[in-house]
Amino acid sequence: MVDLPALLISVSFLGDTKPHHRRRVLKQAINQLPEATRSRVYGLSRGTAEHEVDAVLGPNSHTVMVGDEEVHVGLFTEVARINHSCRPNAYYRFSERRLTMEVVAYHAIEPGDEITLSYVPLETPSPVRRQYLKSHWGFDCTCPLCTGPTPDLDESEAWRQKIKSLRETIANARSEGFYHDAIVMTEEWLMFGEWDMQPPLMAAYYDTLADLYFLKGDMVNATRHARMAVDEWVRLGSVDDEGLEKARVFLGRLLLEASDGRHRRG
Ligand SMILES: C[S@@+](CC[C@H](N)C(=O)[O-])C[C@H]1O[C@@H](n2cnc3c(N)ncnc32)[C@H](O)[C@@H]1O
Repeated sequence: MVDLPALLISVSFLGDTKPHHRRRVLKQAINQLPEATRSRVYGLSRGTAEHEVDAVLGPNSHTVMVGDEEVHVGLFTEVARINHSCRPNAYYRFSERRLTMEVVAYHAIEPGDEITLSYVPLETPSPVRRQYLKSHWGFDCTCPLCTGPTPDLDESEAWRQKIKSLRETIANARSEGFYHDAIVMTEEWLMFGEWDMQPPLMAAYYDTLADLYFLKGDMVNATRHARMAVDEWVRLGSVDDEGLEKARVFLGRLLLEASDGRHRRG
């Protein structure tokens, strides 16, 4: 699913402008939208905020980067209809080149199943998650995981911790030169991911393995995984995906090194 922004507002405008002026400008911007978009925007009004603009933007907007680390607040009226779940079946990403918000499924979603996103990074522990959802989004989470049996939540928390520490250990092993151990743990990371929620993005998984095999000096496996990473990023399909760009550059470098090696030997 791809959604266009109804509004894209620079955070410096929001921070530097007096509240009454900010609300007036934003209301003007909303009122100038085409009628169908305008009514979708006003239809998003939630909560008890005194001012209509705040009731629309507060619980519905997303932070996105435009330009060099320029923080913006975007209002995407379709994405704004998607609820949070602590065990989501999709994630979102912003395409700066197209100025669109894309919702991508982690795995096949059955007809009739609700599409859900996580409004917080997946590894965030439960108390921090709840606190963030309350303070930033103004709600107490009632997703199936939070309202389901306690052992399920406990198991999920253990999973999050395990993945977090596994990632940290992989990074440490890499920086200390234990590439083989890092490769074994990366494979474990994939197994854990599949066990609980959704696998880590396969593209990121292949990227990690390509990098580790390269550092280990195993060019065959490095190139094989770098190719798989590029294919996966392409399959995930974003024109300005940083991951795709990086994976292509890395594969190019590996191919160049392989061909230099052949020339030197020949
Ligand atoms: C971006 S909107 C999501 C769509 C909204 N439910 C709708 O019908 O348009 C965010 C609001 O949805 C509600 N919401 C989303 N996820 C929730 C969850 N897991 N538990 C409770 N409320 C949730 C909260 O009221 C929150 O402020």
